Amino acid sequence: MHSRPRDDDPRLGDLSEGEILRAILNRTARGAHTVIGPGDDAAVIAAPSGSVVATTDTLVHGPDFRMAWSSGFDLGWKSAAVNLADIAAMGARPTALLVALAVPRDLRLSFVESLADGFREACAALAPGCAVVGGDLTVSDVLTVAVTALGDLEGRQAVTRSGARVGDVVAVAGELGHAALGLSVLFGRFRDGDTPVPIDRAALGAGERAALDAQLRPSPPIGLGPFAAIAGATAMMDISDGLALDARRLAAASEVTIALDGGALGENVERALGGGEDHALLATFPPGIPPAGFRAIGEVVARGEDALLVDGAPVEASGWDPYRDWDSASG
Ligand SMILES: Nc1ncnc2c1ncn2[C@@H]1O[C@H](COP(=O)(O)OP(=O)(O)O)[C@@H](O)[C@H]1O
Ligand SMILES: Cc1ncc(C[n+]2csc(CCOP(=O)(O)OP(=O)(O)O)c2C)c(N)n1
Ligand SMILES: [Mg+2]
Repeated sequence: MHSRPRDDDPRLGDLSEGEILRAILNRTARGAHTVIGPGDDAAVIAAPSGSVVATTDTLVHGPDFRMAWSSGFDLGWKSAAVNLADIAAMGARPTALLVALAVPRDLRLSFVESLADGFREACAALAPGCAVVGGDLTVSDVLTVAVTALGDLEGRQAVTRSGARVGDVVAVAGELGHAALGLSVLFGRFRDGDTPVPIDRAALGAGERAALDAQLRPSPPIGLGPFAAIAGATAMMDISDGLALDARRLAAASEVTIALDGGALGENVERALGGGEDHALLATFPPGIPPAGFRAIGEVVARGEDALLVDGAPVEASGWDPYRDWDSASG
């Protein structure tokens, strides 16, 4: 995002906690729902509708991102986006983020500053009014960003995973498989042996660059979460681990089968089904044309032997499982 001479960019180990915190807070905007922001023992957030939607997601160096591939800004943006998506998926409007950082002492201050910029800009772009209201700072050899997001239902009922009814239309808002394509570009093109190396964007085509952006700096359709709730969504979730896996979770929670139309899943059906991290919104609506921003991809049918069908046939439960899929030896 911004650069300055290395001498003027101290490592965190050369600074005090107070100095690092000041640098972060200088770059943090005040949210529309913030009653008391950072600086005291805890923040106070307005909860106009009397209940608070709360979620947390952690990004760990290794299984979730690599320093060679993600700038501080990217990491801040993505950490915000994946949490905002979980709030949106309940039909709520994000109001506040709490950010716990465990950072190595040799990290540059500019990285943490860019991280704070990424959080601020992701909130401004994806969830206006939402802001970082507090957090924590500690030292660790493994860079870790643990985020808690809060949201407001604005007087509505939450849209859960369990409300899909037989006959509902299954719809999606946002991308399917782009972030996974980006990840395959990273692992396929930007490693030296097993070691991640910096990205050379000039070596990529426009499609690959867009896929990289989808992976490193995703823009889930946060505003469409509350919009879907208003439009009568019966069930909703964000797709973090791949459509096949997450649609199965929604089907199981609703005790139905989801029957997808392969022709509605784009050119690469396998990637659309297996690719995680786009944080598209998967929702069901009463029969008819889904609301603006959503496209129909299937139908809810009575619970059968398989929770998920694509063109009438069962499919492999592809998708991301960190315990199964992360190999610490492969970058
Ligand atoms: N360590 C934990 N303690 C309590 N609940 C957890 C824990 N980890 C996950 N959960 C809950 O399990 C559910 C599924 O988690 P997760 O797969 O992380 O959700 P998502 O994919 O939407 O981020 C969520 O409701 C989450 O709050
Ligand atoms: C360096 C790196 N390796 C692997 C991945 C792949 N990856 C990490 S998290 C994830 C999916 C979602 O992660 P999870 O922790 O299950 O999030 P949640 O479902 O809780 O939202 C994927 C596909 C990645 N993004 N970056
Ligand atoms: Mg989710």
